[in-house]
Amino acid sequence: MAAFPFDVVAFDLDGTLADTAPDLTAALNHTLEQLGYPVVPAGDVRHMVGHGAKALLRQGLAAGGRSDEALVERGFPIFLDYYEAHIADESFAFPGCEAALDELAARGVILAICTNKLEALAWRFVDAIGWNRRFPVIIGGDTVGVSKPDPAPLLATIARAGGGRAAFVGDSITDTTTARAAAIPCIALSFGFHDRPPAELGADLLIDHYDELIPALERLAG
Ligand SMILES: O=C(O)COP(=O)(O)O
Ligand SMILES: [Mg+2]
Repeated sequence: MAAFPFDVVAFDLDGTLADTAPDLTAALNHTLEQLGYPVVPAGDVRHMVGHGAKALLRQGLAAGGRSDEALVERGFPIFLDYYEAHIADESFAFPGCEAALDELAARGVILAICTNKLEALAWRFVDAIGWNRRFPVIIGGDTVGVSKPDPAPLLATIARAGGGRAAFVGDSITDTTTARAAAIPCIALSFGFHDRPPAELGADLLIDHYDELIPALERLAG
């Protein structure tokens, strides 16, 4: 088989590798209930993910008409405790994702994760979903001191994965902005968590299913 055109493929986590909205929604709503504020429908939470847990909490409170940083600080440990204990109760890999990861690994590609989740939570997630052998490198929102859309976490992910030719796969404007700033080619998924129409994400290519990932990477390199 011909050598694959990328040495490293880095992935965003929430809304890209897995649909984590059910467990994020449960953790957010548990926190809002504990604080005495209205819960948020799961469909709304999908558009709030991608900027880290505090941003999710901030948006969850804002949906109920509150914007108060002291409440975010009070809610943060409640959210983390609950989420850590229920991190993959209902989350699931997007259809075709594991087969695409298997194929990339079989073709010698190093797989890595660059997420705005706290790094420890990202490791816990991959462990809980049975992926700890798939990803030798995970960079979280707290790993390098700045989070996406700063290019530094993505560049660090690629460097720790051994460098070489790299591509990034993500679902949000945060991811496409990060990739552009890092000058790394980027594929976006039309089925992830978005706060705008996928065609407006500005990715180099947009795919509708994981079956399209490997041909898209080949095209991107072409
Ligand atoms: O918002 C988060 O906690 C992380 O989201 P991401 O994996 O899409 O970067
Ligand atoms: Mg995402």
